[in-house]
Amino acid sequence: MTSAGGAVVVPGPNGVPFLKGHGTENDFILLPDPDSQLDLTPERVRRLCDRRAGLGADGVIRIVPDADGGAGFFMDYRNADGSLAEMCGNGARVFARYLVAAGWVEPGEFDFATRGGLRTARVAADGDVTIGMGPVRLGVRSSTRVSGLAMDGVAVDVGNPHLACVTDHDIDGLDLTRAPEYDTTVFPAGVNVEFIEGLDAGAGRDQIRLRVHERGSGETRSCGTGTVAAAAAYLDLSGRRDGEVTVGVPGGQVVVRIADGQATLTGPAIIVASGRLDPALWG
Ligand SMILES: N[C@H](CCC[C@H](N)C(=O)O)C(=O)O
Repeated sequence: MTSAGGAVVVPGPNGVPFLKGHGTENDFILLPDPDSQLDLTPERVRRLCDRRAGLGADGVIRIVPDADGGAGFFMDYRNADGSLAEMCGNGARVFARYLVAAGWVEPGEFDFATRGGLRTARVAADGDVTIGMGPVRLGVRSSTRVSGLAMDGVAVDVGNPHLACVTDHDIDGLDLTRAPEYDTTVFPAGVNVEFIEGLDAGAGRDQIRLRVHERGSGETRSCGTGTVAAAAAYLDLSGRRDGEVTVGVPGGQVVVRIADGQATLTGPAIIVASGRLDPALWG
């Protein structure tokens, strides 16, 4: 491994520590920052998330004590393009898994802070993690265009903005290599767009599957806040606000529960590696 100057540099004991993890293959670089001293610039995020020249990820999560004291820790989430997002559901499961695995928090239920407000995590020693995702708010109807197709959807606020499109079109045939068009007056800060297919899960059970194009990251294998938005939009189509929906994503499956307009998200949280960043990558 060489740094920019060509000298052979092996990330020594001083390289910034990182972990790599994922929730249904929505993958993240975690940066533990107990002293709140890492300067996580957009350029550093882009470099870290680069799947060829960097570690590769859909986003970066800096784990830092919560300065405002509302909770023990703050989840500082960034999209792969370096932009900020208010909340990240899959990332929150991996963040919570790390806090318990590292001994920073006892297993069980605890609060944590995000840019979208306080959230809760329920983490056992192993198995799935449940995140209290807070309120889910359906908004105006809006539309998108993708692969030459116009599709209607509904704006859903999960702390971050979503356009959830339940469709009869073949979602596997959609070209999500480019961002779907959207109404910038409805979504002035950009939007995560979900394309949702209802499945026949049998009497009394709700099951959907989706593909997602994420603001700031492109198509991902999963989007936790997106599964919550999709479940809410799907329930709304049948005149319901509350329910339990199993959501299939390209990277696996999660369960969304909505009761009195508040959602929880349950799914896997896997940490796959840890190490130290080469100084040239951190720069
Ligand atoms: N992958 C994340 C969503 C990040 C949302 C981000 N792309 C945004 O700009 O809101 C999740 O699991 O919820």
